[in-house]
Amino acid sequence: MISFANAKINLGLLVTEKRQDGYHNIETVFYPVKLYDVIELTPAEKMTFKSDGLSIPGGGTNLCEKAFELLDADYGIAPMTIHLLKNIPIGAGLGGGSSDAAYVLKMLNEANELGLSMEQLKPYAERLGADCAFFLENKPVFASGIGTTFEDVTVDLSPYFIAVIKPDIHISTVEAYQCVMPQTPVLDLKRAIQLPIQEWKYHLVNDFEIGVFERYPKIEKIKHVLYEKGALYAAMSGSGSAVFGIFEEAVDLQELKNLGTVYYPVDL
Ligand SMILES: C[C@](O)(CO)[C@H](O)COP(=O)(O)OP(=O)(O)OC[C@H]1O[C@@H](n2ccc(N)nc2=O)[C@H](O)[C@@H]1O
Ligand SMILES: Nc1ncnc2c1ncn2[C@@H]1O[C@H](COP(=O)(O)OP(=O)(O)OP(=O)(O)O)[C@@H](O)[C@H]1O
Repeated sequence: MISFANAKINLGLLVTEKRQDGYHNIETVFYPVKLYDVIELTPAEKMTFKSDGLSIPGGGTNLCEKAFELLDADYGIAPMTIHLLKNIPIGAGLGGGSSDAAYVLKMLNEANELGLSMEQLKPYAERLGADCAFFLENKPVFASGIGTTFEDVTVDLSPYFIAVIKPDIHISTVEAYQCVMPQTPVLDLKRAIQLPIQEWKYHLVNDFEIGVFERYPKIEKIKHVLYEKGALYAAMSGSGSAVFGIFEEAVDLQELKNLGTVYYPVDL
């Protein structure tokens, strides 16, 4: 069984409060983008994990394995080889690891005919990471709480062209949250997202940008260059370091490759 686990971008991101449990309450709009990892599951004698493509720093247990272990603990599922072809850049704020984990949960649910609904899979996803639950339904949503309480939102970027630039900078989510200053929102993101996209640049903010731009001016530069190239809206995704631009029409940004790897998320 093969699945394509996609990335996400955050359209606005407010860090509103530090919680007693160390996590932060946030408000954001998650939007799925067509940039993919590939995951293959094959029946095996015992659970094994292997990955190709981009190398994954950190060395700990991969989120794909953790997803298997969580379901196995409750359902005693059949062993599998999980083969990940890593393509979504890491430490980028694109949620690649969370997406992989969510897709493994969905694939194992199907392969083992567990019959679990997305609501029933959600607690497993939440244990794997705050971003993970979004990838179960994988549709644009307004998210609050630690990023796992969802409300429907109407945003459709399909008529537009999205480009993502990932500089050679790895930002750890933990560190990014340590550097952010939570603040009571001055912005009603749910309303702002309904404005015409041309107005987003005056209303949407990503609270991680201030601290990250201070530390890595190159990331701020990418945002400015995307506007110079005609983006209707450009922002850092999540805790960075990737920056996305939304354009009216297709643009060729290869001349920016000195700033980072350029991706054009598209249908496969
Ligand atoms: C920045 C975002 O990508 C925005 O979508 C997410 O909030 C990050 O979600 P994630 O990478 O799935 O995060 P997790 O793997 O759950 O948590 C990593 C670490 O980030 C911090 N963290 C994460 C989410 C959150 N709402 N508050 C936090 O303070 C915590 O220190 C946590 O230990
Ligand atoms: N399948 C996976 N893909 C990527 N990273 C993984 C995976 N499984 C475990 N990890 C660990 O997660 C770390 C990356 O997480 P981190 O939250 O910093 O970045 P990210 O991929 O940009 O995610 P996010 O968008 O949620 O911030 C890696 O360094 C690695 O140790």
